Amino acid sequence: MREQAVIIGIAGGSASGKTSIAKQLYDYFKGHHKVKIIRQDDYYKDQSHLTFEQRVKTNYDHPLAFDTDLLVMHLKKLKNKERIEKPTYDYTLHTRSQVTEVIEGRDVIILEGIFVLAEPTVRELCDILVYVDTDSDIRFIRRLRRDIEERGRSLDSVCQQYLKTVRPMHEQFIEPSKKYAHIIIPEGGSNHVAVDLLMTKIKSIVDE
Ligand SMILES: Nc1ncnc2c1ncn2[C@@H]1O[C@H](COP(=O)(O)OP(=O)(O)O)[C@@H](O)[C@H]1O
Ligand SMILES: Nc1ccn([C@@H]2O[C@H](COP(=O)(O)O)[C@@H](O)[C@H]2O)c(=O)n1
Repeated sequence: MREQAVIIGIAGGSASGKTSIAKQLYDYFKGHHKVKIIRQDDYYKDQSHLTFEQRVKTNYDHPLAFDTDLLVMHLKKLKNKERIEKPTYDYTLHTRSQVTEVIEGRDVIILEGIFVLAEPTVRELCDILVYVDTDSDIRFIRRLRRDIEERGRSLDSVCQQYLKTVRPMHEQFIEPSKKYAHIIIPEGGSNHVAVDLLMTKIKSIVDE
């Protein structure tokens, strides 16, 4: 039995396909009960003390929007296979949900989020670093559809947010973090060869 968990960090721009890749890996291994996905987005700072109008104005693509201290504390525990009580996030309300999720120690933790490679304290805790590299026009189209269908947004709000914060922050923080990746996956979840390679690596860890 492994003493420490292996943490696989999956970064990349918004709507690049991080969640899709993480889910494919999780689905493949879910029978083992040894793998768990952690979303960095669940560690956005709690904003319940602000009004909805104030929350909308937050720059969600800046490192300061996240409670990275809490994420690092939880990752250290997960590394030692200790249980954590993870916050969960509500994109429609722009704040933490009331519910938390208890996560027991696992052999493999898949951590996905835009700042996983850009945040040094998070990056250093990951054993395998992956960057999902999808063109920005494709990411924008995917995000537009997803945010309207799943995150309660309007066409105008998605476009405004993209131009005001998502695109400039991507250029300032996310894209430059690609240099820290061990593996770069073009096009995300539809890159079956890359996903298969990651599965093989995880399988070798789970079967140890
Ligand atoms: N290869 C793909 N082709 C078409 N749509 C995709 C593809 N990969 C992801 N999507 C869709 O794009 C949106 C963003 O993908 P997701 O995996 O959640 O990205 P991320 O986690 O990087 O934000 C989702 O609605 C998802 O269903
Ligand atoms: N209240 C929020 C919180 C986050 N976002 C956006 O989510 C993006 C990160 O999630 P992905 O699944 O797309 O990687 C990030 O770009 C934030 O702009 C938001 O819109 N509202």
